[in-house]
Amino acid sequence: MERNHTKGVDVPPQTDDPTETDLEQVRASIADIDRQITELLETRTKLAKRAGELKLQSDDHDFVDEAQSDRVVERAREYAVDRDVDENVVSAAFRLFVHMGMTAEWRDRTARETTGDAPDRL
Ligand SMILES: C=C(O[C@@H]1C=C(C(=O)O)C=C[C@H]1O)C(=O)O
Repeated sequence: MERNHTKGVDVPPQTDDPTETDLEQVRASIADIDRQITELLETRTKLAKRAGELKLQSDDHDFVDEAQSDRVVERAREYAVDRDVDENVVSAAFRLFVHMGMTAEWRDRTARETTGDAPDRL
């Protein structure tokens, strides 16, 4: 399979007449990308929890930072503008990712307040 050096992933060769095998190959590549995205989201979630912990230590007790949330979404939109992907879809997805980060921070904090346990570290 051809290596796409720009994105660091295997991209199956394009064909005008895809056979079932080609389709399975393409779907396997999509599945691999989906797994990688999920793993990155796991790492992102751990970092959001860590950010929540650091904000608490610095006496910023609000786990929601609207200005930072907006910066993250706008930054993602700019990444998308430079790539062959729909910037509106990317920014909508990042709104969800930021929401996931805030929810993780909130859950982590609530769990700590309830049990007194230290949160998971990255
Ligand atoms: C992670 C943070 O906390 C929240 C989650 C964010 C995110 O997941 O990117 C961004 C801003 C905050 O609402 C942060 O303040 O950096």
